[in-house]
Amino acid sequence: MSGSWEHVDVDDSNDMSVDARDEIVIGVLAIQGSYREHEALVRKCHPNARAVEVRKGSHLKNCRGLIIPGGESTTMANIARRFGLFEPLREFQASGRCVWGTCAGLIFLADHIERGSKLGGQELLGGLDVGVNRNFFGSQIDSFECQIPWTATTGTDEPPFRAVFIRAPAITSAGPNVEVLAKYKLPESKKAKLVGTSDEGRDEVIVAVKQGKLLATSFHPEITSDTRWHRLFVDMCAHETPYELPTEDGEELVPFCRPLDLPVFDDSVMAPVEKN
Ligand SMILES: NC(=O)CC[C@H](N)C(=O)O
Repeated sequence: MSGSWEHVDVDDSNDMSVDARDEIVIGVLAIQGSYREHEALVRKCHPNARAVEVRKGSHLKNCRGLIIPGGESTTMANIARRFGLFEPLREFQASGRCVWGTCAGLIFLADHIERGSKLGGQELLGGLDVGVNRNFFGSQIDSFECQIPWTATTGTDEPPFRAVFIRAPAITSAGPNVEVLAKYKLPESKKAKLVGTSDEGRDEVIVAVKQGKLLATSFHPEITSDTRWHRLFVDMCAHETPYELPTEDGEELVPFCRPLDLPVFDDSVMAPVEKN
């Protein structure tokens, strides 16, 4: 491992200064995976943004948007089923709130898995008109990072962003209403591995998309110090009105979450591995 740490400093003195009406409450599905890192970045990316951890349907109550983190999509689906979360998550999505899936979260949001689905299938939230290849980039040891041009928003010359791929999926097909925000050009070594598969001949894959209120990325912006993806999502959510659960389940519960000020790498996460 190499790289330097950048500590995310949080100034507690103005914790109460944001009027509750101006708060942009972002739920982070907190049952598995890198949810704490997302919480820290939500807090860092926008002065009015606050993250709450979502483990029950009632925790969605005042959220304007929801982040589904990276982790392991079948595990996440199993826990979500046991916690009775699928129905409230579907209601949340159907209410027109914004949802962002990163990595396993992207798989969870996809309408179908084209390759790599768990034997017997795995439950998906769906909604995003894409097909994904679940472990397109290989296993854990094939994880890597690279620079990708920033095209998600237009404007002045934006620097590229650092994309960290950890046992990552790729989007291998996308419907007509899906806006492609980032693509990854495949190196020759990867193209060679695709020979004989249905992906043979591919030069690139899609790694970030937007479809209406849905955002999805194959990589992990939450472990970098670049807040642009979080800012993009919070800006999407800012225009939404707070969500109210359609039925009252007796709980007045929006958990206060004090996100850990996690250190994030500001440079290179992984040194190039010397292969013999
Ligand atoms: N970093 C990740 O979220 C990996 C996702 C993993 N490929 C899965 O199927 O769940």
